Amino acid sequence: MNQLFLHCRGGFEGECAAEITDLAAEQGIYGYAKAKAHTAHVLFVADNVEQLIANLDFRRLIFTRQWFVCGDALTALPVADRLTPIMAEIAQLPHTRGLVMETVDTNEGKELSGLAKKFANPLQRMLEKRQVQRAKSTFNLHVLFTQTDTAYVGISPIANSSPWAMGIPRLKLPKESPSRATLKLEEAWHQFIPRDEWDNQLRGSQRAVDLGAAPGGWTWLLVQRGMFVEAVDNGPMQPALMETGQVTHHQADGFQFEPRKPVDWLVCDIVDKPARVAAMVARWFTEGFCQQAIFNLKLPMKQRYQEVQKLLERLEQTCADAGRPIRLRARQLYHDREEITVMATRCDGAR
Ligand SMILES: C[S@@+](CC[C@H](N)C(=O)[O-])C[C@H]1O[C@@H](n2cnc3c(N)ncnc32)[C@H](O)[C@@H]1O
Repeated sequence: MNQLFLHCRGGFEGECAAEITDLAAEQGIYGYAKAKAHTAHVLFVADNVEQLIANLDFRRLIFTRQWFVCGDALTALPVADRLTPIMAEIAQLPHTRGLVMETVDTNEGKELSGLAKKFANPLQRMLEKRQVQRAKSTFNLHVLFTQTDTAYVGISPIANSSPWAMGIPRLKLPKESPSRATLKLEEAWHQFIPRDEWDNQLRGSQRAVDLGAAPGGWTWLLVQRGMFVEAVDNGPMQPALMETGQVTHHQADGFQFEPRKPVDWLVCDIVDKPARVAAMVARWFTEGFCQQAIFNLKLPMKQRYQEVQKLLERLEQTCADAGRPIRLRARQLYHDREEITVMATRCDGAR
């Protein structure tokens, strides 16, 4: 296997390619990326991609949603029997645990998802028959169709990849939620906070400030966790949400707002210049206003990858220089369009 298959948002193949090329070089792995615009994936070709996927922490990738190592695509698969050549390829791979059926996140990919679903059952039965799966294996098997007769077959380390096919968590919008934006914060939690830490990190009795809160999708989710929220926005909040008694609405400018007492969480969904949002978040940490934050950074039109790097480095440095170091995680979520979502956590643990 000599290539890494990386899923990304369509239109962000350049960023995904630049990022993996940089991070691989950091590990002393020099390869090249094959990226075609609006294909929602990138192939990174290098001799030692297996070493790369084992050693590069998946959580460091911002523009990659999911990855696996593979060989060249299997092409001209016979429509009447795709299984035989795919099983021949699988026979060359180490034993795996789960089967992940994928397509790419494009309109063409959506059309292929029916085929991928239909193919999953016979493939699973054949995997069982050939006894190539092991409950203790640390790898998942990926089979990804890019066309009806073309597929990539590969593996990902379970502990160092996304737990979701194509890196997309399947979330359902609760009907009580005031806005679809709820899904974005929920996805951020899934991406950044291990599920078994939710009860500790997202617990009732915590206090949060939500900047740019209206109509209240994010505030609603925080309230669902039992938190008390100060919602800052000149726009109106959903009345039912206000009736919970857990929300205080401040009609004020989010960039000027300061909490009276430090809070556990700052969340911010204001669409503004990314440098302005990052500077505001830096102030919240250097002033000790919050323990953790989740916020969006709108991506500029050009040099998106470089700009993101610069902003995140500056934010980290500003906090470190002030003696209030933070740890950052950033990702372009499935629910993000021209933006990324960032989680910042104080490292000193002090209040
Ligand atoms: C994308 S919407 C937020 C949606 C919200 N997170 C939700 O879940 O329903 C952005 C919001 O930011 C607000 N906004 C824009 N600039 C702001 C500012 N300077 N201070 C406070 N709110 C601001 C807008 O009024 C708008 O309601």
